[in-house]
Amino acid sequence: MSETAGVPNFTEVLHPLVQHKLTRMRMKDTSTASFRDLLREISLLLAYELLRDLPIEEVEIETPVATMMAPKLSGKKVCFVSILRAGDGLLQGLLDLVPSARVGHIGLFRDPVTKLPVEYLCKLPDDLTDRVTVLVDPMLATAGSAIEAVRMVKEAGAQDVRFLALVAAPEGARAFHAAHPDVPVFAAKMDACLDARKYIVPGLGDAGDRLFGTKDHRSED
Ligand SMILES: O=P(O)(O)OC[C@H]1O[C@H](OP(=O)(O)OP(=O)(O)O)[C@H](O)[C@@H]1O
Ligand SMILES: O=c1cc[nH]c(=O)[nH]1
Ligand SMILES: [Mg+2]
Repeated sequence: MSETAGVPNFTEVLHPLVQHKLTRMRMKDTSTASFRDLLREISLLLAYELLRDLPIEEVEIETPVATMMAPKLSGKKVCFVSILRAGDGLLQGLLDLVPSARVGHIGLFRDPVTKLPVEYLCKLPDDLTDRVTVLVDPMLATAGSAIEAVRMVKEAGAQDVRFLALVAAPEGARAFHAAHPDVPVFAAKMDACLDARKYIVPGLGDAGDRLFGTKDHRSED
């Protein structure tokens, strides 16, 4: 089992391309369009690591030259579950990698005062039991949203659950592991801490607002 900053089952994907793209996303002058493009690009690289252990089987194929036994993905199907809104920034890249995947959506927002997740949508495929279920949300801050989303997919029958994030806070990563020790987390970076508003430091601000351009973070103090 991997471990980062003392948190078991947490993997940082330290590839230079991932770290370079994350640095560009953190910069406050990065435009909404670039932020969106970078998140999509990074999702491919993170998912490549997260899905490294997908089972394969050998099948007989014919190339123009010879017959051979060649590897292909075996029966285990994948479901991506986006935690709205910001999870949608990771979703399209993942579907480019695994076009046959099913897709679920969980709508959660953090109450601005309590910082607790508030549910407004849950639409999941019927048959999660035999699927690899990958929850996606760029930000794991207090992990309240992630913990609740995993609870919801487990309640719907998911057994092989994984979590894909971009940036995590150590406080949130520890809380997540305490709640769901069986669920591996892959992220580009474990950051330093949370601030008084429960934002990740140094982080990148509010991922949903930056992805969709709903608030001009450059004017925030
Ligand atoms: O770990 P937590 O403390 O729960 O915080 C992380 C959550 O906050 C953000 O969503 P937000 O509530 O801003 O919703 P949005 O994606 O619609 O902007 C983020 O995308 C996570 O879902
Ligand atoms: O740093 C944070 C914390 C919660 N949600 C975000 O989008 N960013
Ligand atoms: Mg937000």
